[in-house]
Amino acid sequence: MMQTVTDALAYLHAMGLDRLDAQLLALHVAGRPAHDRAWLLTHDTGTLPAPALASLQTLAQRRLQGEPIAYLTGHKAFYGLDLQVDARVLVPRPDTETLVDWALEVLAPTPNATVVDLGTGSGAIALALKHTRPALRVQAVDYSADALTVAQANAQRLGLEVAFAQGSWLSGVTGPFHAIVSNPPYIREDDEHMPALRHEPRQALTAGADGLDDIRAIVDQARQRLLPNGWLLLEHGYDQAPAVRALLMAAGFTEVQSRQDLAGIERCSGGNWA
Ligand SMILES: C[S@@+](CC[C@H](N)C(=O)[O-])C[C@H]1O[C@@H](n2cnc3c(N)ncnc32)[C@H](O)[C@@H]1O
Repeated sequence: MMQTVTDALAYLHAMGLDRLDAQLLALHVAGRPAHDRAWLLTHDTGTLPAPALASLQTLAQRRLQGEPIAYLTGHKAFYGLDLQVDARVLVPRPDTETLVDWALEVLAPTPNATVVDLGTGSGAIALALKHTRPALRVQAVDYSADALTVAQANAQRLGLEVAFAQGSWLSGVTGPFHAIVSNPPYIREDDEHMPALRHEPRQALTAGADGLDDIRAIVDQARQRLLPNGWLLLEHGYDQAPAVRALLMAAGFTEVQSRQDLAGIERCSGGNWA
């Protein structure tokens, strides 16, 4: 019978959970933040109340069935922000921080620049931009009302002013913008990784037979909404950089280039609208 924090961690490990997941779930049921792993060491002989133990068992089973840990704890750290997430939105990925870095770089010459995040999901990109550069005028669009509810709640909780709009890509906003940034759906419909992503919203993930349907739509629309010298920056799949660069060049963008993610793979491409 597990009762102490140490017992609970051993039990989760025996169930097949990896060490980090077990620690994150134990912290969650103990009401501690995810970064407070020292608490597990200093309270190793402390007992967990029966309701916490019951909830830990349920969460561990859901984790073993493949649910993202962020949906189970309700939190995901992104660009230094604690975002609340659930199954209505994609779990923000660390690789997307590369896109935020790049956007901050191109926006640096204009402190109060206007920028829009297309397909904002949890609000991750828009909120990271506003948090890092409070003078930026940040808008964010999603066509999912559910996602916008999550994003707006994150903005409110974090005290960050972002103008949210519901619509398909640029149809919901006017602009013009100094930068348009997006981490759109880009997975091929028949991609072999889709079963592993089954807990996340399908409309956040897939984009037609080659995964480029949404990127094509955004590239096409962005041309009418960028200010002279404005930037369009897009996240895409690990093997899509040449195709996305070709789309940008064919649409008339200049300075077309790609950036690598944390694993050294080209995962963002963008261009300037001269
Ligand atoms: C890959 S998720 C990215 C979420 C978030 N930006 C992030 O990086 O974690 C793509 C998002 O695009 C939204 N989306 C899909 N099609 C859209 C469309 N036509 N117009 C606006 N948003 C759309 C989805 O609802 C989803 O929230």
